[in-house]
Formats: sequence, C-alpha cells, structure tokens
Amino acid sequence: MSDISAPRPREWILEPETEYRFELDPGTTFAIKISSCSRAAAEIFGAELVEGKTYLFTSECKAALYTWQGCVIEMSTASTEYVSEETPMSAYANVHIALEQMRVRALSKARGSPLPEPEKPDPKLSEPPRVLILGPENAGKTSVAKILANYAVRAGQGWTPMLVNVDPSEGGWAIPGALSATPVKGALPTYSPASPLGTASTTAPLVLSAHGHVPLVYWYGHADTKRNPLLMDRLIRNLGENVNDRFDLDPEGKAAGVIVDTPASFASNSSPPEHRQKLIKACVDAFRINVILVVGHEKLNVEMQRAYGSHISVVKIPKSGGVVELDHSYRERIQKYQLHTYMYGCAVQPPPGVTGATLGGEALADLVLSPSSGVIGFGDMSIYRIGTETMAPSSALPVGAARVMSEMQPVPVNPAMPGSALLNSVLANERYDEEVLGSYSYDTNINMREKKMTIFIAEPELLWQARLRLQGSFEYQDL
Ligand SMILES: Nc1ncnc2c1ncn2[C@@H]1O[C@H](COP(=O)(O)OP(=O)(O)OP(=O)(O)O)[C@@H](O)[C@H]1O
Repeated sequence: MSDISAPRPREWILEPETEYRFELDPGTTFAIKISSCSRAAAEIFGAELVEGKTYLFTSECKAALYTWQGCVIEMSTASTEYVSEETPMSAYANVHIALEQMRVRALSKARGSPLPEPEKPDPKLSEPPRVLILGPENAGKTSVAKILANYAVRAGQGWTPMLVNVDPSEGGWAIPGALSATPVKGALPTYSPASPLGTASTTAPLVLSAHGHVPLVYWYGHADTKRNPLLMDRLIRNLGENVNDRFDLDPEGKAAGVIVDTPASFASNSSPPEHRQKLIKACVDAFRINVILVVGHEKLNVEMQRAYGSHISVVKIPKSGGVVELDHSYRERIQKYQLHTYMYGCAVQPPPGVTGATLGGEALADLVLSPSSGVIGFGDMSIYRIGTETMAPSSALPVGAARVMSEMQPVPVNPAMPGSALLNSVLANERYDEEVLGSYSYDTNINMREKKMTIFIAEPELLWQARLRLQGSFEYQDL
C-alpha cells in the first residue's frame, strides 16, 4: 500500500487475543497488511499472515483476523468492521493440542517407536484423529475445519491432514454440488467465499498456482442433502473408501488424520431425523470417526453423546460470536461466484493505491482462466440424471409400497425432448472410464434443428473425450 496519490490506508492496533472482523459488500475489494507484529503473526482462520505483505479479499468475503500476541494492521475500507475481545480461539487451540497429541502417538505407533505413556493408557489415544464437525446453520463449522487443518499444517511436523467437505451447497475446491477431499499440504487461505478452501487445480492452473490442492471430487449435483439422501450416502462412502485406500499407502498422512466438514442439514430439525442420522452414520463409518466436535448446539451434543458417546469422543465447542448469518440470497450469489470462478478464475481489481498484493498467496494474474467451448452433436454423448426430478424419498411412500424407480438409477436425459431442462445446465463430465470425477461444464445453446448443443468446459481435452455427462439441478449463466 504505497501509492502517495491514493487514499492513506487506515491503521489499527490490535491487542493480544483479539480479532478484527470484516464484511465486504458486493463488488468491493479489500486489502490488509500487517505493518508490525510481535513474535507470532496474525492469522485468518488459522492461516498465518506474513508481516509486510498485502492480502486482498473479494466476492463479499466475511472473515476475521486474529492475533495471539497483538499487531498493527493497515487496511483499506471494509463495508462492516469491528474488533472483538471475545473469541473462542483458546478453546479451538486446546482442541488442536489434543488432536496433535493423538497424531504424535499414532505416528510413533505406526513407526513402532515407544509411545509416551499416560497414567491410564487409552488405546483410543494412539489412533490418528478422525474428526467429524457438526453444527447448525451458520455455526462456523467450515471456519473451525480450516482453523484445525491450518494449525496442523503450521505445527512444523510435516502433517498433511485430510480435509473432507461433504457439504454440497458449499463447493469446497470444486463447484456447488460436489463432495471433495484433499490432503492439506499448505495453509488454506481465506480471500473469497467462491474459493472457501483456497485454490485447487480447478481454480488455477497448477503450473502457475503456488498453493493449489489436487482434490478428489464426486458430483452429487444438488445443494440440498434431502434431495437424494441415498446418493449422498453412497458418495460419502465412496469418498471414505478412497481416503482409506490412500492412507494404506501413506502411514504418515494417515497419522495426520481426517477433518470432515458437514452441512447444516446434518444437525437441523428441518431434515427428517432418519435422513440426517443415516448421513452422520455414513460419515462415521466411512471416515472411521473417533472424535465428534459439535459447534455450539446443546441438543445435538446430547444426541451425539447418546448415539456415539460409548466409543467416540463427543466434544461440544463454542460458536464464535463473529460468525455471520448468511441468508438464502447471499448463498445463491456465492454459488454463482463459485461457478464463475471455476470457469473463469478470479479477476480482482485491487483498491486504489494498492500494489503488489496477493489473493490467498497467489499473484493476481495467475488466477485468471478461460474455458473452452465447442458444439457437440446430441448423438456424440450420453447425458444422465440420477433418480428422477420429482421423486419423494422412500420413507415418504405409503406403507408397503415399493418405489418403481430407485433413487440411484441413472435416468437418460434426451436433449431433443422438450423439458430436458438442459439449457444453462451444469454437467459433470466423465473423466476415467465412466467415472465422473471433478470436471464440470455448462451448456449455453441448444440447436434442436441440427441436434447440437454448445458446451463450455474448463478442461478442453474433455470436451469431446467425455462421452458421459451427468446433470444435477444447478444452472449457470455468465455474470
Ligand atoms: N469470527 C468470525 N468473524 C467474522 N466472520 C466469521 C467468523 N467466523 C466465521 N465467519 C464467517 O461467517 C460465515 C459463516 O461461517 P462458516 O461458513 O464457517 O459457517 P458454517 O457453519 O460452516 O456455515 P453453513 O451454515 O454453510 O454450514 C462465513 O462467511 C465465515 O467466513
């Protein structure tokens, strides 16, 4: 922040153990620089900020900069901002320390080294931490997941905890509708809700991106877990199998453990109890969960204690007063930003006078992408939907009635039929031999006369190569 013709940045002094919370309006960009700090730098959801570097935030980002030791920050103008002295960071740090002890013991055990013996040895304590984070809407679950993953990475032990996102409304490293997992090797930055877990190979080209993750992604296709709980269940279990297979080959990664971020519907009374209990059970089984963290919800904590307390540590942790209540229209805008970012990357104009700033640690020019497009004949690909559009869940059928079509059945979608709802539809593309993993496109034009449609896709090689495409319920039109 050094241009003399630009407005002077403001400077605030943050006392130790306080946090500066900020929210951005649509279309605004915000910059922060740590101008001086004591021993430990400031952090955003556990990711350290380096003194003297300028960080940008965009796309209606809402976040908090926390400091353990105190610091001075320079910043441009945010739409909403305040400093809070009341934060749950000490409680979160204590959780991190307990998980760290489990990691150290698990690694010693895997290497056959002697374990540091506690007074009462508990075999559960030498298991790697496999953590499920549950809580209602706007509890701060994703922020807690990021803090715990970032603290593990920062511990200096070379941990690469597996972070799993089974919240299909959020998008993780891909787009909304996806479930994903990746070993976290570097800090997960917060700069835009369009990339809530930082950059991935899909949001920036790996050759350019310094911190890109390479996630494993499955396509569920809807924002709401109630839409097809059976498919959710299957995908969670598939993701778990893949994670466990990887752990079999990587004992050090296994010792670092798993952190699973879940959607609010797992905790919400608006979901039928049997659905959410089944999906929680799917996570517990798939990721062999041994710690459940319940963020600020007494009733859910008691429910989890009763269901799992005998063999899993269930811990209630406080909700941060800084978590912002995100309404439906904000969530819809974020889903649009995510789809746009997936296709076009993130083009950001820094505030006046701000130079040399980075977005989540990446140079601004490296984050701009350009999708390919092509016209494809209806006969050159097959499009499916899983289950039907209007299907009630099996539990809602009359007693004794059997469903004619399974919620898991692929239903062919004929682009030539009116009502296929393919125009502007987001499609997942086959990647490896009928496996649909983390590649997405959308169609912008359907020519019924010539039986062709125009598809925009991030990975050009899959434009014609992918013979199979899956439709969900997301639509996208250029912003
Ligand atoms: N301490 C804080 N100060 C300011 N903003 C925060 C703080 N903690 C979280 N937020 C913001 O509040 C919003 C909601 O937080 P988060 O996504 O972690 O909650 P969640 O429980 O995962 O949400 P969901 O309802 O989607 O499951 C996010 O924009 C996040 O960046």
